[in-house]
This record gives sequence, C-alpha cells and structure tokens, in this order.
Amino acid sequence: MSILEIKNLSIEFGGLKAVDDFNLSLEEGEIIAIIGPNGAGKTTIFNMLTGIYAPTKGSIELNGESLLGLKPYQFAQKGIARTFQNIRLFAASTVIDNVKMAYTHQCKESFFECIFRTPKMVEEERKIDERAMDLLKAFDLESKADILAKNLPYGAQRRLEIVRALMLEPKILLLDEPVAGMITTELDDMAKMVRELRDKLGLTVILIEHHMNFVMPIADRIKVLNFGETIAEGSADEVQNNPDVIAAYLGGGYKNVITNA
Ligand SMILES: Nc1ncnc2c1ncn2[C@@H]1O[C@H](COP(=O)(O)OP(=O)(O)OP(=O)(O)O)[C@@H](O)[C@H]1O
Repeated sequence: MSILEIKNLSIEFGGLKAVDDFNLSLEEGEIIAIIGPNGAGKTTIFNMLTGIYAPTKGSIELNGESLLGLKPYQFAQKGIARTFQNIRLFAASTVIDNVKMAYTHQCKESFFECIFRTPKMVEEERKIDERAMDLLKAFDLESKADILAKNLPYGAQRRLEIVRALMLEPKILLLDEPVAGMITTELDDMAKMVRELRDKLGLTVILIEHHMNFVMPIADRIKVLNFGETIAEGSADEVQNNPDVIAAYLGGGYKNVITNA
C-alpha cells in the first residue's frame, strides 16, 4: 500500500483554479519532485498537504487515513513536515535552540515534572539534545550549534530549516525550493544529504524546485504542473524530452535557471 494517496486534489481561489485534479500515489522512501513555472500551483499543493488550505475537492490519505479537515499542527503530528520557500527561522535564537523548539509538540511531561526537573524530565531533555545534535551532524551544522541562526550563511540556514522539520520525526518531508539561492557545490551537498535521509531513515520526500541540475539526478519521479494542471509525469529523461514540458517550462524563460544552476 502507498504511504500517501492523493486523489483529484483541487482548489479554487475566486474563479481561479490554482490546482486542478492533482493525483499522486507515493511509495515509502520515494523522492518525488513537482516542477513547473511560477504560479503553476506547486506551493498551493504543499499548503493543502499541510492543512493550511482546505481543498475544494479531492482526498489526502496517509497510510489509509484521511487527513481532510485536520489543522496544520495535526498534519505535523500525523507525520507530514515541511520547509518553506522563504526561510522562517528564529533569527535571534541559537541553531540548537531552533532545532529543539521543534520538538516541543512531542513532549509529554507535565507542568510539575518541568518545574521540579524530575529524572524523567532530565532524561527526556537528554534525548532531545542527542537527536538534535545527530541531525545537525548529518547536515554539517554540528560546529555551528551555539551561534545565532541569523549569523549562519544562507545555505546553512536552508539546511537548518530541514533539520528543524526533521525534529518532528516525519514520515513525509515536503521541501519547498530547498536549494533556492545556493551555489553549485551547495546543490551537490544538499542532493547527497537528501539521498542519505531517504537511505538511512527511509524518509519519503516531495520537493519543489526550479534548479533542474538538482532535481533531475535526485528525483525518482517528476510531476510537471502548468496553470494548476498536471501536464506530464515520469522519470527525468521522460519529462525532459516531453514536448509539452519543453514548451511550458524547460525550453522557455527557465532555460537559464537550468544551465546556470
Ligand atoms: N491564498 C490565495 N489567494 C488567491 N490566490 C492564490 C492564493 N494562493 C495561491 N494563489 C494563486 O494560485 C496560483 C498558484 O500559486 P502557487 O504559489 O501555488 O504557485 P507556485 O507554482 O508555487 O509558484 P512559484 O514557483 O512562483 O512559487 C497563483 O496564481 C497564485 O496567485
């Protein structure tokens, strides 16, 4: 059975069909990319998959359970975590605090246990520290744990966003333009890290990205949107050679994005 089953997902804003009949059946451990021109509906799909927007039509099932009607924090509790197109860190907090804050929803300790710092509470804190440091290490941020998030270089801030999402212990990770603004060497590092996440943690990933040098080698499957509609789906080779995709996206104003990435 697929881990995530999305059927006929659609949303309208006024008369605008931002997403029209989007379908996706996702297997555990897959890396799927959603690509397409600006305004195609990619982020809107993420917003529906995290409870920010309620779809006009369609269904979202995680391991056979419908997620429709849940609030964003409930989507996170069920196992869908995301990063955003624009970096959203607590700039004046340290790197490690940014990461640990994400775990608070999982804490079961009572007010009493927190105030009196019971052995259970201390043990829980130790586990959170350990998990946070393990993740920072996996994303090459271990040595930056104690500096303020705002003082990290741009690429490191993007990696920190991913670490923070992973503290939620998700089954599915949604990455919205994870390499936007990064230089070529950083793209390669990020691709390696995302692949390791899948291989070591069995994580399932859906990503949105305009950098085709990042997307093509990493994605098991690619879905291409244009004006809210899915115009193609397949492997990197299939999608790159699809005339509709070339006309709508790859061959147009986005050529520079690809060759300069
Ligand atoms: N809350 C909203 N109200 C009205 N229109 C919206 C809203 N959210 C998105 N849209 C519209 O839906 C369409 C799809 O937008 P979306 O942000 O999903 O595109 P995108 O593919 O992610 O683009 P980009 O690559 O620029 O991020 C656009 O026409 C956008 O203006």
